[in-house]
Amino acid sequence: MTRLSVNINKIATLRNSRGGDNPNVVRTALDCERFGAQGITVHPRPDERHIRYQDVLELKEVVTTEFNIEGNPTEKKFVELVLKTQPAQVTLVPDALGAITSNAGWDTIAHRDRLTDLVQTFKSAGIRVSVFVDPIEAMVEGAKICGADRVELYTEPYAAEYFDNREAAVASYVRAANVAKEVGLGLNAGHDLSLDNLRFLKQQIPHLDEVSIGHALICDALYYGLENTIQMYLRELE
Ligand SMILES: CC(=O)[C@@H](O)[C@H](O)COP(=O)(O)O
Ligand SMILES: NCC(=O)COP(=O)(O)O
Repeated sequence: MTRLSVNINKIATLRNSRGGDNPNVVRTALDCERFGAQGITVHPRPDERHIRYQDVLELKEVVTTEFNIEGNPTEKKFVELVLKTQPAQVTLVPDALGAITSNAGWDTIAHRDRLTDLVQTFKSAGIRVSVFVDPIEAMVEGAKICGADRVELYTEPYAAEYFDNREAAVASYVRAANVAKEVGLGLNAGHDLSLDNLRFLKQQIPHLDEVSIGHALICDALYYGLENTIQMYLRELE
């Protein structure tokens, strides 16, 4: 079974655009769960341009499905937030300051010592650790050496190439996913997944544990409504 975790960053972006509390991120998270989402993902960034650190603490009080916090662990504030919140899963992402969104996975070989320390810090607090990587076999193996429980494959390049040649687009992901399975890592995927490209990814990598989807899903909800949209994404994962 592949779980759908809805990333609600974009709900916070909309809320922040007017400075009030509409839409309310806690209510949206609860609605996503009610409509069938099996997890809630947030990705707080140091500038708090969408999800705020306070949102994360409030969400933890109410989310009953898997709570996944993504972010850059080189920020001390992020590490403190995750340890305080105690989510089911933390996903370590090497976000560059000033980037519009995440744009690369970790070099798990070059950053082995730092990642090993961080993984240990979170795991000893009982938090599952996933490491965001590009679909490169050595990076998956490197995540295993760092002690990670899972990897999350960065799917933006897959999504970008999907319409030109979906077989070529998915090939490196299938190889990386097979390595994850061989070395005993759980497998997540995310970034720019959509109703267009999700089913094919799932068909090619049936042992995917989880996908986290935000941008496209929230855009689709404008047209189809949140409840319908979540059902549509769940059907792609059957
Ligand atoms: C790690 C990842 O791919 C997502 O968390 C994505 O970066 C969403 O973050 P933004 O909503 O800030 O674009
Ligand atoms: N980890 C990926 C994620 O949470 C959502 O990414 P996107 O669907 O907003 O591109």
